[in-house]
Amino acid sequence: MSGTSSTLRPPSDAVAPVRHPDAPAPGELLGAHYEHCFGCGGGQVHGLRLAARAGEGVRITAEFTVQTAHQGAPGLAHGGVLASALDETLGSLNWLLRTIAVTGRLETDFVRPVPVDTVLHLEAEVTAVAGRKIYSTATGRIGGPDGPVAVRADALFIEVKVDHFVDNGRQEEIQAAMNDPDQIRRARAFEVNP
Ligand SMILES: CCCCCCCCCCCCCCCC(=O)SCCNC(=O)CCNC(=O)[C@H](O)C(C)(C)COP(=O)(O)OP(=O)(O)OC[C@H]1O[C@@H](n2cnc3c(N)ncnc32)[C@H](O)[C@@H]1OP(=O)(O)O
Repeated sequence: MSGTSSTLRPPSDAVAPVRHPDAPAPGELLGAHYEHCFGCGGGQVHGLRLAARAGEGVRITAEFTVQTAHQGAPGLAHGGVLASALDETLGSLNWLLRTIAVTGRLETDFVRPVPVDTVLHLEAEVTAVAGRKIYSTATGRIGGPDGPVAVRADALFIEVKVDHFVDNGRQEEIQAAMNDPDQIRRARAFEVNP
């Protein structure tokens, strides 16, 4: 059984998403948005190290290889880890809109078990935007980019300002991020460039 709750259905005044003119070109790897991000950063030993690539329009593809540290049942990926991979892929879409946004709601269907060492082939797209609300959907396939669907998700991301992180994050990490000129320049550029 699967389905999407009414809160993830775009309202009648929603519009089609518009790829930002400065979005990375189709085929370009996005790189990590934060070195210590569990989803995409290289600084987390047991992180997902998910690699996302810009697609056409407001679409993204990504790959994540399930490691031993990601098990729930013996030899199988933990569902929460798979949800994280979907969340990270969906979050990467906001790069194409040049919008800073956080997950408000994530609804996940687990369709097939995903063994350790499996490469999960993810694809995601933004389906609609309504004010600060960004609606998106993702699938994860196994056995190849055209293989059977193992997981899928629908999500609602909410646009935020950089202050969301500054005001709420632990001071130690916020200070380190603020001291990284690249990090802060990139984040602020998203705010001033419509
Ligand atoms: C120096 C630092 C550099 C930083 C560099 C940045 C790096 C860029 C990092 C990105 C990182 C991504 C990583 C992967 C994605 C994550 O995992 S993000 C982490 C997980 N998510 C969170 O922690 C978010 C926690 N939640 C919140 O902070 C707040 O609830 C939110 C989401 C900001 C919304 O609060 P708010 O701004 O007060 O907005 P609010 O008025 O409540 O809601 C706005 C609208 O959204 C709707 N809405 C809000 N929540 C929901 C919900 N759960 N369900 C349905 N509708 C909702 C409301 O109904 C409202 O709708 P309208 O009335 O406008 O129609």
